[in-house]
Amino acid sequence: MTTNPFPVAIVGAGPTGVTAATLLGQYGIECLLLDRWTDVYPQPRAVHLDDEICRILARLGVYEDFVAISRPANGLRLLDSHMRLLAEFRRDTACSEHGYAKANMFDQPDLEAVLRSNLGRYRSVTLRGNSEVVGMARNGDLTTVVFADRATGEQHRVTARYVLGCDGANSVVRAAIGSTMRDLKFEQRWLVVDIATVAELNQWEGVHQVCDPIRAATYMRIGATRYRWEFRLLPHESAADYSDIAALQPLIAPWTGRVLADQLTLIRVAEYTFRAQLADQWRSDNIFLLGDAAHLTPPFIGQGMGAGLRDAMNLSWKLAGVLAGTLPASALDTYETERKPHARTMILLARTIGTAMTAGGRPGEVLRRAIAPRLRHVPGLKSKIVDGATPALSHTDLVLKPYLPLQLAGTLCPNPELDGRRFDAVVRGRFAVVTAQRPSDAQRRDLEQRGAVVVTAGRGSDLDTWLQSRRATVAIVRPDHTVMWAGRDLHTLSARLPTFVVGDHAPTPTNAQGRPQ
Ligand SMILES: O=C(O)CCc1cccc(O)c1
Repeated sequence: MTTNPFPVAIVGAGPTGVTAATLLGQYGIECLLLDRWTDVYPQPRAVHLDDEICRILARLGVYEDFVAISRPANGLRLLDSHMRLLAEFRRDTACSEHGYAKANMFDQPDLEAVLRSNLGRYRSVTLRGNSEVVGMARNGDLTTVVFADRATGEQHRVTARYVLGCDGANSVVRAAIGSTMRDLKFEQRWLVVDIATVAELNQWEGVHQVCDPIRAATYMRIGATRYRWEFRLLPHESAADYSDIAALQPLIAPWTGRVLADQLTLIRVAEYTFRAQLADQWRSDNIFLLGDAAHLTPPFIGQGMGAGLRDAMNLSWKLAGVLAGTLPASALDTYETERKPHARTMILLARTIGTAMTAGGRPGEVLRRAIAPRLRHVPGLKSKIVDGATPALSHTDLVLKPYLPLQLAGTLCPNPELDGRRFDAVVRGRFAVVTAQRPSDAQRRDLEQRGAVVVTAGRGSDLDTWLQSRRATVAIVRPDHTVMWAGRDLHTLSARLPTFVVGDHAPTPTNAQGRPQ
């Protein structure tokens, strides 16, 4: 290791840490990524990412690889204990306003392998496996990170200006900054089962949630020959009771039907305690928490891994801008203010679905039958469950919301095709000025000198329709695709646009799909 101090040290090379490292690498920021294992963690875990997260994968340059290992899904069905349909929430499997299928199923180790292999393209990122962080100390503006080489036992020290704790639910970084997890009051023991088979199960191709106060269950196809089930465990049960296909047969039979047991291969069976938790503090000085270190969600809406990638996307451009001296240090204050309420909303939504699936005993069944078909009219559930969209970010210095209802600031800009390339591939990690007004040459020059890409929203185009939907004609879109401000004139826009020029290190050019060329 030659660089000391590193601008950024990242603890944990799971999906969140690798995403942060890749995004920083695209801006040419040097970072050290430490992980306690040498390879990707082989156990299957997350299985779902939405279309908003596909935009992040495209930005990383791995979307085509993701397509090869994933499978679009039709959405979410709620079933009763007799497998009768209570409610169905369909997802667009072709192309949403973000440019991708709305629900995508996959096996986490496959995705992590893709992310790791892509990371090798960024020379400013050093990945050091077998390195377990054992301590951290503040040292003026720097942080000293102490880690042990797990092969030799030898201890090493590195210093870094910023440290990102992406080290999961049992985060050492979280403990080091004195942050604690706040319980959002959901805890259930579930059995998680992964099975491979070449036999066709002929089920609806989406997520099946069985609402049953005794034996709630989830089923989904996650690959050509891979299936995931989750079953709530009874108080006296453990994973040891379900260690082979024969023992699992009574649970999986509603989906496997006539498929013979010897056609099913058990990949793993494990017990998980599903929890809802949020760290009380996501930052201390120049140390930040991301991913499961900052939040834990029950999996009922498939938003666990995506939350970590959203954290990485939110923080990395701000960090790159501050390190390059083009953004004020206060930009970093917006990370927790923006991400924490968003993460909380998604966790509470997952908790609501989990509770709806399991609560109320047998009388609850009657209630569910009455309520489920009307769920789409419950305001809190509408966005993610019905429309498949996530909430707007809160007001900060980088999300400027006037006191008006229905506004674009804080929401994601759509990602339409512009002359054969997607919006994100044109903008490539910079600020965008989306305008239905024609800027003068001098205005355009000024905006571009400040690092922005000017995108014209031609009359009747997707971007024009989007602006008009909130009575706007111009918008500032941040490098993480979030609208910073939207309004009606370019002069006001210009006064609000931050200068964002990160060295010569603009993200790698990408093709139409957002893949680096
Ligand atoms: O909202 C959707 O379309 C899928 C939600 C989902 C994904 C993965 C697991 C799960 O329990 C729900």
